[in-house]
Amino acid sequence: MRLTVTPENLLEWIALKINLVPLPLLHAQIFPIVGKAVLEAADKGVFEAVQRGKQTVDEIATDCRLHPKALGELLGLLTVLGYFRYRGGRYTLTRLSSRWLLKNNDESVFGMMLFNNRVVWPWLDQLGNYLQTGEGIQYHDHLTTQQWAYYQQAMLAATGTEAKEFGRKAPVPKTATLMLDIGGSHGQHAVALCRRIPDLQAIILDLPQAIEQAAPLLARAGMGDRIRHQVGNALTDDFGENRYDIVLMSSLAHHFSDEQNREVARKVAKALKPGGVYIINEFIRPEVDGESGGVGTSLVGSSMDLFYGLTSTAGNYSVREIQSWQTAAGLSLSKVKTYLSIPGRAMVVAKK
Ligand SMILES: C[S@@+](CC[C@H](N)C(=O)[O-])C[C@H]1O[C@@H](n2cnc3c(N)ncnc32)[C@H](O)[C@@H]1O
Repeated sequence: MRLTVTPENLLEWIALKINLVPLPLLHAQIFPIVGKAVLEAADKGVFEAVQRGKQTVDEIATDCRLHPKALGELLGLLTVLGYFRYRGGRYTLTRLSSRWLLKNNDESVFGMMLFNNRVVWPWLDQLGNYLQTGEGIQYHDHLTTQQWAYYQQAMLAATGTEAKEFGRKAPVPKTATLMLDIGGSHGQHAVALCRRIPDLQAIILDLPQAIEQAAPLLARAGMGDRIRHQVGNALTDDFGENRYDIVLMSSLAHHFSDEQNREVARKVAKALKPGGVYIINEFIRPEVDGESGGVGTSLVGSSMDLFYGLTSTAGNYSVREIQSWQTAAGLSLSKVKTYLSIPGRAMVVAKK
């Protein structure tokens, strides 16, 4: 998937075609304000206010305690972006905003908006330093308790759509009884599989600060003791021997170096039962030669690569790199399953 510039008339089409439009201004001047506008609108409760029936600029401004002129500018931009419909001085939500940005919708990414606005945005200032030093932020070492809460809520929000597709598509043994989810946080991938496989139970391994915040999020799924958290560290813990039918590591490989991922794969191979599967669920970095293992040379994969580099020093990996950890651990390669709802992301599966 790519972001493209769509001309609105023939003259604009020609101007774009002959490279008359300074596109870098679009990327560097327009995109940042677009991103920040969406984040602030969610954070300031603008979408919720409109849903509660506040529809004029003045009503919304009073409800959200914002300046009417500034809010008018924000609403103007968000209307162009398709988040609001404007008619007769009144704003209403569109399908886009009501599905994805209201706090209490199943699939809402609202939690991600708060984390990105309150925690991640200031990190972007450090990109220049990262480019010079190659040293990422390593945020897991520095988050405050409040930031851990935003982080875990964001991970839950980011998984709303993915977990459903994961639950349907993950190629796992039908008779599986025990799953380990490494860095599993809110546990929604395990919840989806447990709903599909009646005898499956799951252990969600994560850092203590994460579990403190994620435990109430998992509890909401009502899975009782079929899914339980276990405090641990994937880099230092042993996962045992011949225990699990399924081991999942979702969105954690990008925080680890190649060497660390090899070591995790080795421990996972030991911990799997024969016939068990190891699923590495990740944004995929397209290879420089364009080879992407069928996942597509996505804007998402390459921008997340830079983002994870900045935030964790490591970054995304290609399908080929991920599979090399699995084969080096003695596992045999199985499927690469992509997502319809999340471009640039895949489950890279290997079997014992
Ligand atoms: C980006 S989140 C992904 C959460 C979830 N697996 C998902 O796909 O939505 C990474 C998770 O890994 C956890 N984590 C980071 N380092 C870890 C480590 N060394 N051992 C275990 N968990 C770790 C974090 O606390 C966080 O919950």
